[in-house]
Amino acid sequence: MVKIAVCGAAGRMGQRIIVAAKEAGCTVSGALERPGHELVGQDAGLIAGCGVLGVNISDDLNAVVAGCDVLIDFTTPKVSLKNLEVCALKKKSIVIGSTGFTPEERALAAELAKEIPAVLAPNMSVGVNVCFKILKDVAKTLGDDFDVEIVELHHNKKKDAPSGTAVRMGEVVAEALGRDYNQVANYHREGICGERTKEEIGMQTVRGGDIVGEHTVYFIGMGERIEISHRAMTRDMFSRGSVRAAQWVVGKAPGLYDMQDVLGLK
Ligand SMILES: NC(=O)C1=CN([C@@H]2O[C@H](COP(=O)(O)OP(=O)(O)OC[C@H]3O[C@@H](n4cnc5c(N)ncnc54)[C@H](OP(=O)(O)O)[C@@H]3O)[C@@H](O)[C@H]2O)C=CC1
Ligand SMILES: O=C(O)C1=N[C@H](C(=O)O)C[C@H](O)C1
Repeated sequence: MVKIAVCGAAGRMGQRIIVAAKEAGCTVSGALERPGHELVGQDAGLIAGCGVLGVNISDDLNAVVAGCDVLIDFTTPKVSLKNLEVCALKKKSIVIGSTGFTPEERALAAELAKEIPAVLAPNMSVGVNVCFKILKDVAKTLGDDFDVEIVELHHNKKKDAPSGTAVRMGEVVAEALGRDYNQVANYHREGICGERTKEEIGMQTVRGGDIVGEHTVYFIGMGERIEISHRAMTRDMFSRGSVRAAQWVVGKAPGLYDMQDVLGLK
């Protein structure tokens, strides 16, 4: 039975991952929070709302990693890179769901993952990963005649923007159209900003209340448009996806994988 440790265990995702790991019959071997967190020492299952687990939330990264087969980490890019470094040293697998990585940070993650099998994915739901696949086909089929705009909506506690999922959607579309996402993404329009260019991909962010996560990619032509939308109603398909990734990644060859690999969508 795979031994899973969870980093960010008291967070919105961390709590749901503990529940999902338990429901999947995995052993939760450890739960991590940052040093000084008020819930360090508390039972991770009680905090997650699934009853006593017998595993207390710890702030000892080295000890928790040593005791697991795979670390599931939903925190921030900086914390995830540190976790990846420690997992690489101890030859443990890792599943990272954190978003907001810079291109440089992603390159560093790929470098560290030469030592161990690692999954890094901005969205662990089956639905969004199927959307990535569909988007590639739609963009290729429509070509340059349709303007592409991406809108994402999330809760008011989200720290990064645009969402990792929206960025990946932009990258998928840009690649399918033979464009460089970093050159064509337009995050801001204000004032006399000029006409839209043919190449740009508009990226718009909405934040409010308790929205779990919604993404729409608009392909806008003359007299018609296609909208490809995904709406998350709960966090549970993200957490179940991360546990599925953890079960999949243990024993794989070293390297950086994504959810398309886990779900066999490549
Ligand atoms: N890939 C996917 O499918 C999904 C990805 N996400 C991403 O996951 C990340 C977390 O989201 P969410 O759960 O909502 O955020 P939360 O802020 O609710 O949870 C993050 C948790 O990590 C803790 N943390 C911070 N630093 C450390 C550290 N050094 N060691 C251990 N724990 C630490 C935080 O503590 P404190 O609050 O004290 O800082 C917090 O409890 C985000 O980047 C989000 O975008 C979210 C949903 C799905
Ligand atoms: O922070 C969140 O909540 C979410 N973040 C991910 C992202 O940035 O894409 C995935 C999901 O939409 C929820």
